[in-house]
This record gives sequence, structure tokens and C-alpha cells, in this order.
Amino acid sequence: MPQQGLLFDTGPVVPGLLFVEDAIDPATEAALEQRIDAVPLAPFQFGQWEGKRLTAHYGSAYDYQHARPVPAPDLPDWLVALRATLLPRLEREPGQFGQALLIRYDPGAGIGWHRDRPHYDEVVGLSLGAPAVLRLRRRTADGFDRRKVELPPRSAYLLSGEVRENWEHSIAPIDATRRSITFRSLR
Ligand SMILES: O=C(O)CCC(=O)C(=O)O
Ligand SMILES: [Fe+2]
Repeated sequence: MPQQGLLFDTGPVVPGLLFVEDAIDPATEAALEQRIDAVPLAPFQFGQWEGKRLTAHYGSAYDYQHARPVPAPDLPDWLVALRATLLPRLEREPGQFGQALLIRYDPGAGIGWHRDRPHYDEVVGLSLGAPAVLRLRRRTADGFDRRKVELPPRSAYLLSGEVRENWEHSIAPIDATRRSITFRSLR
């Protein structure tokens, strides 16, 4: 049997996953949503394929066509400030997390099964707006081992170690708008 990991109030999860409820307050959440909407977000591009979610990258971006990381604009002050308060809540050093990614998922947008690009190490995500479910899966001899984590608004999660390296994650499309801010450390 695979190891179940610790039992959080969200159910059994995988080693390397940390979860924090109410990582920010509602006023901060509203301000961050406004910040995200003020940025020129662009549909996620994967070669010819255009995703429904809208994104903006800082610190580092990924060129899927040439399969390599490329520089991106510096993190604006408001993201540096958020990183400084959020990362310690997940037991992480803010300065280590050089990439920030803003995403807006309008109704019907989600993110399919994936592992984050290998030149990134750990991932911290902050959920804003509509509640969503972070789905996790790992291939086994006869199918998939699956877990899920509810992401209420203002909750944050860390993907490190086992869940980062050996599991895929995805977020199913929902009928409402959810925004997320993720920070990644660079290997
Ligand atoms: O929106 C999220 O919380 C997750 C985003 C994600 O998995 C990614 O950008 O790699
Ligand atoms: Fe991801």
C-alpha cells in the first residue's frame, strides 16, 4: 500500500503537501484580485494550443516551444510584499521563491493533469475567489492512486518532495471565477 501521508482536516493527502486555511484576510484577498485584474493577462499558450486560463509571469517564464526557461519581468512590489508574509506561513524562505505566476480561471477554465516544469522546485499556491479542488494522482501498476484537497478562498498550499516530484495535479473547471497566485523556487 502507498503511504497515506498525514491526515489533515481536508482528508488524507500526500507527503510534501502543506495546507493553510485563511492564509490572508478578506480585505487582502479583494485587493489582490484587483491587482491581478489590473495586469495584462494573456491566455496560456502551449505551442499552437491556447488554454482558457489567463496568466502573467514574473521572475521566470517557460518557453514551451523551445522547452526552456526564459527571463520575465521582476516581481512588482505588491508580489514581493505578499511573498514576504505568505511564504513563512508555509515554513519557507521568501527569497528562495524567484518566480510568481498570476492566473485567472474564468468560468469553464481549469488546468489539466501535469507536474510543474523540472527547473522549478517547490510550489506555493494561494487561492482567491471561488472555492476549487486540487486533484492529485500518481500512476500505479493498475491505474491511479488519487487524492484531493479542497481549496477554500484565501487558503494556501505547498507542493514539495513526494507530492511535487511523483504526483500530478489538476484543477477542474468550475462555474465561477477563481484566481491564484503561485510562487516557485528555482532549482
Ligand atoms: O491555480 C493553481 O492553484 C494551480 C496552478 C498550477 O498548477 C500551475 O500553474 O502549475
Ligand atoms: Fe502546477
